[in-house]
Amino acid sequence: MITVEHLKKSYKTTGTMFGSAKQHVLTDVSFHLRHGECLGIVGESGSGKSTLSRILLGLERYDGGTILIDGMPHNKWVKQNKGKMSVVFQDYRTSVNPNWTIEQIISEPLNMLCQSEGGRKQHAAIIAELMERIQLPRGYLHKHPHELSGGQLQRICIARALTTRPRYLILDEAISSLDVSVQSQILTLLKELQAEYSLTYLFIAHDLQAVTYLCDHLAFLRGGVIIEELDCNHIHSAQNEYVQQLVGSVLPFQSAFGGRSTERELT
Ligand SMILES: Nc1ncnc2c1ncn2[C@@H]1O[C@H](COP(=O)(O)OP(=O)(O)OP(=O)(O)O)[C@@H](O)[C@H]1O
Repeated sequence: MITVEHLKKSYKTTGTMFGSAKQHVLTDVSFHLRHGECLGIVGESGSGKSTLSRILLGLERYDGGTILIDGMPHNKWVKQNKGKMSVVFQDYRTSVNPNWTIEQIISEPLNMLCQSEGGRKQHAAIIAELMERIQLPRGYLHKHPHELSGGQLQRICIARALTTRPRYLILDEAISSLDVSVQSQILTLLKELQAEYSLTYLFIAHDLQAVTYLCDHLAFLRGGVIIEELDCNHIHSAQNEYVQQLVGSVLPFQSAFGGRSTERELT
């Protein structure tokens, strides 16, 4: 379980004639993510979603508040649980080394954790299993990223994130750069993988329709705070005006992903 309470994060902005100023990106962010659930963090561009994911991954410091993971202080958990929290980014092309083979790309997190001869044999078995799971032929391991479509490469990034058997997977706009039909396939895959590997997801996105398909709960981030949390089965019960507008903008459409349809929500 991840518990975030009163999280604060600001960045120094470039100096002005009166000295440097601070941009307060996260001013008071609190939420819980229970084991096996999927929490969607929804917010407009620049609201601090990626900042939040970098903080959780231990890539960025925070200024105040507390984060507990499985009851342990965040920094201690990160140090003691290498590979147990993974991330899939939006930019699948830039998040892989274009000169590496798919095999090198996918095995990178495992090689960082273990380089022994016995370990390498285990790595090969894990990679073979994951290639099967993401439905790409093993022959693809010898290809390079430019030989794969966007959807295929994002599948590789998902498999790479799962090689270390994480407990938590952060999906940072992970489907946003894909065509809608490919988004749908990846969402279905993510749903299957979540059940199969008992994963807990934090799904960061601005697309409410995709979020409601995958998530159990939603947290809306705006102005540095979580302005509302909702159960995905009851998104039309939103109280906040901004959230009501967002929800209203997707209500007239049938879900593009065949998931929770807005029709069902209204009946
Ligand atoms: N390393 C940094 N140094 C200074 N400012 C930063 C840094 N990282 C992010 N910011 C600023 O913090 C704000 C939030 O950025 P962040 O990338 O977290 O937003 P986001 O909600 O993920 O946006 P998007 O949906 O467009 O990716 C932005 O104004 C950004 O310019």
